[in-house]
Amino acid sequence: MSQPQNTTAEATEGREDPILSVRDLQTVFYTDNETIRAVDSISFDVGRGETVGIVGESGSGKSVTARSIMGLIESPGKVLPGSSISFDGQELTDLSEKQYQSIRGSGIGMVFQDPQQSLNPVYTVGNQIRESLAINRDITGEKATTEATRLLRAVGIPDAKRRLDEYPHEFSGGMRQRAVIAMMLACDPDFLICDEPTTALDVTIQAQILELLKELQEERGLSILFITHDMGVVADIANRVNVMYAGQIVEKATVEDLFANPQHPYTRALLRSIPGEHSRADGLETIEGQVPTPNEPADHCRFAPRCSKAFDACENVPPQHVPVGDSEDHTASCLLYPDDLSETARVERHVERATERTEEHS
Ligand SMILES: Nc1ncnc2c1ncn2[C@@H]1O[C@H](COP(=O)(O)OP(=O)(O)OP(=O)(O)O)[C@@H](O)[C@H]1O
Ligand code: NI
Repeated sequence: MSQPQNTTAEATEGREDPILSVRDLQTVFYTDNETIRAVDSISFDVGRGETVGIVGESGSGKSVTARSIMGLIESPGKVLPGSSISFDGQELTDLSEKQYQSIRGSGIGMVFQDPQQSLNPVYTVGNQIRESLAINRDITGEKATTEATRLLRAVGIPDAKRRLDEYPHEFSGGMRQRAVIAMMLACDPDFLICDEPTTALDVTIQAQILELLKELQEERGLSILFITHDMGVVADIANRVNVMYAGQIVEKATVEDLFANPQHPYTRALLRSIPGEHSRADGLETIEGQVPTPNEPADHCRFAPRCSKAFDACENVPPQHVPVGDSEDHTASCLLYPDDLSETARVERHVERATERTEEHS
């Protein structure tokens, strides 16, 4: 598949007509004493048939991003006005709950870390898949049973016909996650959001599920947004990656560029913390400190307190995405870039961009 080369890299990230386009998404939670800016003005695209990763430590806003796209943010949370989520050309942020249900039924499927969230313990796996087929694709009776068997086979569940009559608790963890994926496929979605779908599974099963997702993607032309805290997993499955920190995307790149040429100090630290052959107990280098709760406006770099490269301006200038590395699609929001400029010129560049953005939005 060849796509026309795009010159406005920032606007479309080199992908014409993306299936999902998120612009300036802001999702906040109003608690008694603070406003948590869980997702603080992020923008990214998912092209048709590609897998885009979101990676970051716990609390960085990955799941809130997924839930915002799915229309699943509930009070005290809110997707703020000015946010845009466009799916297949349709703006989702102003849909009613009823309209959203039909998108969740057939357009976008979601696979969570915990398959229990998607499976009902009191119905057999077969009945749940058949119900999904009836609701979303109007397939019933004998036909539904045949299709459900086919779907279980498609996700690699052996002895599929017999297993239709089993309950979720009779499935192992890996098989249960496969069953959830089969249930999602029953809706025949174009787009799948996977939020840490393999985190609870052991490494071998995890690899099998990733393999399955890749196969399904190829066969069905699925587009996938894949969320994980695991750099190794993202390297395995994603075409492009967005690195998230404290509600913001700090670096975006193709998977090749991100691993060969990481630029943001946070990305570099994350990559250093990938466990090697040595066990976690002796080998894992972690980043000092933890992700701060983003409860203040982003008028500074949220990573600065943990960053060995931070300088004075990092405390009072909001970093903006600027081109880094050698390829068009690679950007980072860090005052160290563009690195061919002097420190003063770099800071000025970021201040200017921040001002432009505020003006665009007022
Ligand atoms: N219902 C809620 N009420 C208040 N704060 C929330 C709520 N849901 C999420 N948050 C906050 O939003 C921020 C982002 O949370 P999120 O669950 O998106 O992180 P994550 O990147 O998915 O982390 P993990 O890897 O642990 O799943 C966190 O500070 C979290 O405490
Ligand atoms: Ni999460």
